[in-house]
Amino acid sequence: MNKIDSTTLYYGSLVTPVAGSLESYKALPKAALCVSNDTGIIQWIEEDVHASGLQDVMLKHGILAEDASIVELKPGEFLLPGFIDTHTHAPQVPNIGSGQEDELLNWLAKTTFPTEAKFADVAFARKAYASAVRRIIDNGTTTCCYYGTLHLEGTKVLADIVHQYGQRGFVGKCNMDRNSPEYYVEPSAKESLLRTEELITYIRSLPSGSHATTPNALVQPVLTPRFAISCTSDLLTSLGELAASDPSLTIQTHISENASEIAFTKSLFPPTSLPGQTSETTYAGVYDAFGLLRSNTILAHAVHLEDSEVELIKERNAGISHCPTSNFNLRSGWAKVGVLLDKGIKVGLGTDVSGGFSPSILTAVQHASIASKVVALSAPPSASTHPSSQEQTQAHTSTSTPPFANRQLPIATLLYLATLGGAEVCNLAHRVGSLEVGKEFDALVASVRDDAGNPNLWGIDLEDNVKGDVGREELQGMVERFLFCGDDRNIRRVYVRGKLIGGKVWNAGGRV
Ligand SMILES: Nc1nc2[nH]cnc2c(=O)[nH]1
Ligand SMILES: [Zn+2]
Repeated sequence: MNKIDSTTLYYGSLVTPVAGSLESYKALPKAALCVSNDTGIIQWIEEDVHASGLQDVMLKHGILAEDASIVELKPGEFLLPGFIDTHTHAPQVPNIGSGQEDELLNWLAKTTFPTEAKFADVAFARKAYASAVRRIIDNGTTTCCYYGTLHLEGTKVLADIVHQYGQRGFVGKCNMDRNSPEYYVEPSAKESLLRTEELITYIRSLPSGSHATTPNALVQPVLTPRFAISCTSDLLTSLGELAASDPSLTIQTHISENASEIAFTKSLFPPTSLPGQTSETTYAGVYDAFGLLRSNTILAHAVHLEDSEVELIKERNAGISHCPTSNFNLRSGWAKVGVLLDKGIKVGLGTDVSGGFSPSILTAVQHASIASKVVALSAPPSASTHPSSQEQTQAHTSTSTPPFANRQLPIATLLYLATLGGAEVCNLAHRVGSLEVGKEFDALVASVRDDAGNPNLWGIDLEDNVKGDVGREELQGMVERFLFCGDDRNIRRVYVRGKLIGGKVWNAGGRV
């Protein structure tokens, strides 16, 4: 009989956020984690396993050595959940690093729209998307929320590539029927809707892949009204009707990114123009009036939210994609992530390429830390005079957790935002976002060493602690250096649902 490995066993250091705990994460220097090759689901995890006891642990779980492949992590390597990018624009990858002097609306007109228009050419789209998605995967992103362009065929190609490469993701075609250049605008709300419906049908008919026992599709469609400015009321009305007819359909859009954008939005949608709206318009109120603000809506930016919008977003249980690289780069401002977390609003990270100049969630982590330090530095001397902070203090009196408003984000919170927080925003936290029994194995093997095994992170190269066995604190030290100084050179393996789909090892044909 042919030998069929039914499980893969990973043995080494493991770090993972834990649901409900933003202040600490699990760091296990000697863990064994078992994944079913059939389903890609984590079967069991054992802590404190010494190499000499590995066989016994396997036997305890009824696994014979000959039925399992064993991936033993090397010194300096550790497992962590895959990164979740809750907001990026695949057709803007060719623009990374250009148009860096403009604010949002000028940057869209001068830099973004001309490039996106090129995706009318399907051959160009195929080439650009193949390179973009490969790069995003190799940076450790296992789930990605993609904006395509307004083109149906080009966006189908994007979905094909994400599907073919085995990444988990949401793919949407931009809806934009006004306030866009004549060379890059949809002819009518009706056309925009028809193309959107066609894309949804197309993505839902992509084959579900080799995991017949885990049939939920890795690639899903997402409704993508670009932002309120680019959509007529007719278009938002029909998108809202489509969303109402399909509660499972995820929605993504931009909100409250830039001061001029907000003013323009309010001028386009006076209260009298909004169904059921009597009070003064807010940006979130516009989406809500059209039925586009709900528990599977992903709102990118949320830099300048009014208090009433924060309440509305919480009420609707929509999620926020925090995109700090883009927010600094386009001079938009900085989101008050701590206030959102204190409210219990779902928050993840987004690269927002090419408003953001990096496709790596690690860069977003670094800038999320800096954004929170800017918030802390600009907080009033007595944070308790800040109304939302006062509220938060009350909200937190029942636990020992201090409020996040006005304080810099801890390392554990940054790791959370990059992984489990993103999964919550995408409503995927029951499947991915942390390394837990019963979840699908979307994971990375990160390393503080290069291909030749030499330490390659600042500081680590001077230390002597990544030779072999590491303790919990050393592991946490490696994680912090990785989050702040790491990049794609430190991403060895990228797994989605148990399958190796990228990273240094994958690119070397599994040989390194
Ligand atoms: N950052 C960003 N904001 C937007 N608002 C509308 N379109 C865009 C875009 O492409 N990038
Ligand atoms: Zn964006």
